[in-house]
Amino acid sequence: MSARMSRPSGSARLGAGADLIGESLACQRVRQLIERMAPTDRPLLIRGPTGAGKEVVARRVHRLGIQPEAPFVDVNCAAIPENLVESELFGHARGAFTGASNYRAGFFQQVGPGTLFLDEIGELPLALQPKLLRVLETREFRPVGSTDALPFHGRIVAATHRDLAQMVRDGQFREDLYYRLAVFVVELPGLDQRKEDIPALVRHFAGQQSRALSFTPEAMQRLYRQDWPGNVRQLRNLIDQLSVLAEDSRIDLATLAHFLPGQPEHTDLGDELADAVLKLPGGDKLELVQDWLTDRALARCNGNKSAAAQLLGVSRKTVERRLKAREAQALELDAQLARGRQAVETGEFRSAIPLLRRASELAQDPLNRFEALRLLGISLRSVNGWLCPQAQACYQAAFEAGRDHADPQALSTLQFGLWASQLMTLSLGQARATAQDMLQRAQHLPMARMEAHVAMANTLFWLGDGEETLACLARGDLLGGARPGGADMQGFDLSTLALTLEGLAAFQCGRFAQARTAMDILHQRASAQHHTAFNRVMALQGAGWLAALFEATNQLAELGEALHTLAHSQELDFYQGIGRILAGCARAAQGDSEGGETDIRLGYEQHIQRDGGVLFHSFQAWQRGDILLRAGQARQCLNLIGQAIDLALEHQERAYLGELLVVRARALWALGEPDVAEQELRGVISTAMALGSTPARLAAAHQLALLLRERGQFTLAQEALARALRGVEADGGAPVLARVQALQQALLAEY
Ligand SMILES: Nc1ncnc2c1ncn2[C@@H]1O[C@H](COP(=O)(O)OP(=O)(O)OP(=O)(O)O)[C@@H](O)[C@H]1O
Repeated sequence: MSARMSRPSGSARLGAGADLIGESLACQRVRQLIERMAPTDRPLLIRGPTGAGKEVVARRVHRLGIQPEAPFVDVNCAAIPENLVESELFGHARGAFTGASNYRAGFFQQVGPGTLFLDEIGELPLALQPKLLRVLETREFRPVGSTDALPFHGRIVAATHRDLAQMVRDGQFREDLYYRLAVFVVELPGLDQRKEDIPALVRHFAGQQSRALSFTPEAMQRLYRQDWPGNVRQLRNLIDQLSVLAEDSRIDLATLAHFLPGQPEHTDLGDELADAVLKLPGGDKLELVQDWLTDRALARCNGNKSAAAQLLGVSRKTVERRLKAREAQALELDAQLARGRQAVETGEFRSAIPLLRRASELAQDPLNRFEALRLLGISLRSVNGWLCPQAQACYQAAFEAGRDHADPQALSTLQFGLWASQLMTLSLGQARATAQDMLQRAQHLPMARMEAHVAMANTLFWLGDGEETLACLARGDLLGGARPGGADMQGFDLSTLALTLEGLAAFQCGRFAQARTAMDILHQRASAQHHTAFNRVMALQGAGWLAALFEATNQLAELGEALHTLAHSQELDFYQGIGRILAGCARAAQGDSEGGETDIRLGYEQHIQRDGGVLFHSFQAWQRGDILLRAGQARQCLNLIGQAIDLALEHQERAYLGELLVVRARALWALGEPDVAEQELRGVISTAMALGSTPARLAAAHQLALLLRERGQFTLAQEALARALRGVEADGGAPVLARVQALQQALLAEY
């Protein structure tokens, strides 16, 4: 059998359940996403290596879903012969093909309102993929040989261990189906990336055995060090074996050694030592080990060189030579570091680089290494730009070196730099992990706390979680523009950035009045004379983004120009780009579509995209797509938006995903595909609801109502608008809301 069907047997099994064992950050995130997604009917894609627990996740989604009592049907797409897949999935009519003597219900029918788990979705034959896409779009399917379409009431959860995005690029998986499936993705890393889950998993599996097993601390540590290519399944199999075959129920190292693959434990010591040394930061590991051994031997012999030499098995002369060489190295390190530091202070970054590079090679102790690498990172960044990979590597290495030793505020500031570059490349998973780490470290440091909350709120905004963005700002006491000038470790007033995020997130959540207040305060800050140039830049960009969302064209034109000019005079390339993008939006709104579109494109391509930056790509694509569409260039618009959606999904960036999807649907309509556009818009409405994005929901409903009106379906159009307005603040002056309200009035008058 290629599919299994199961129903939960009783209410005790239906609750939140502790089935997804593990407290690693990765597991916590998965659980959070599941809790959010489960009560919707949106499809979900689970990615992870074999045995990592994809099915466990799917079952949990089902259990926390709308219909936990309904069947859970588990279909392994790789296990069904290609010629049977269609009839297995959709069923077949009597006489549909030779041997089909009776009607047979397929999995899509059997599942009813339950969950259809399509495991190994990457193996679904290409020819069948459009049919699955159709079910997702229309929620209907047709059994083989039948003319009647049947409704699909269930929810699809797909899983794969393959890189579907790459398969799309290789033409092995359909792009449109990928888009449909990849809006919500659960990433489940292999066990080697979350070894902290091992003790809990071991206890869980051990507790399920007929004979209770326990593990000595050494045995548990051994499991921790083991590689697990078969992931959780391999760990589970091991515990099953131990329960049946081990003589003693208390498992120690010796027992374990018989059951673990690889080398026996006693030869591991040398390897382990070597592995530990090789993992250490720093240049010359051989030197490092010699120093350690020499110091340790001297310490054990109270500084007696002859005795230490004996302990080391070398001559006294060798020990003396070693000590001398070290002294010389220490002197050279001091000199290089001092010269490097001076060069940085006087802005001679190019000449600082070779000095600091040498210093970082020489430095063995963590604090000197931290300092040398930090200064080297600053120099490289100053010469080559923020996203220069070498500068990033230096910051990362400096952070590793200083992790337990350096001044916590200096570390936090360094981490903020790392986080900023992760954000600019939309490496949102990494950015969130960095922000999380910053939050944990910053508990008792007011400035670092502020940095950490701003970093986390900013990351959450781009992940598309407006509510959480606001909650995070509230936890950091950062709402309403609080604490102006409170922290400027980054060279600017962080409260301005916090206020910008508040405005943008409030707008996404439909709290338009709150967003407008944020815009007004930012506007005041942008015109205040006492601010430094960089603080004014930050305030101008914040007010500008919000003016763009509120479509306040005159204000936007002024802010965009002012930002462009100021950033240019300060050589702040990135913000110069933002100024040009904002000014371009205003220019297009004032009637110059072509000039506006060009400004936005060049602002993004020439200033933001340098060194791989992609932040704001979705915003600029949304605006340009809209302009192209208005100018009658629907085909170009569709291409542009397609690429942007691709990039957004690849990065899990959802801040303006709903807006992009609406523009795509409009383009399809303009290209003479109203039916597809209608389906897309309905899909966008539920996606926007799941994302909590009010403007996208309103914009999609507005377009849908226009489309239905064109077909004379007035009642349906009115219903769509009424549904979209449910629970939305009535005022606040958002144009997207005003358009929906105006159309509602017009429909009332017409019908
Ligand atoms: N987090 C977890 N908590 C408890 N059990 C788990 C967890 N993850 C995996 N397991 C167990 O490990 C085994 C493998 O899990 P599962 O079948 O879900 O993996 P999978 O990723 O779907 O694998 P494959 O890709 O090979 O189908 C199962 O016995 C499952 O119960």
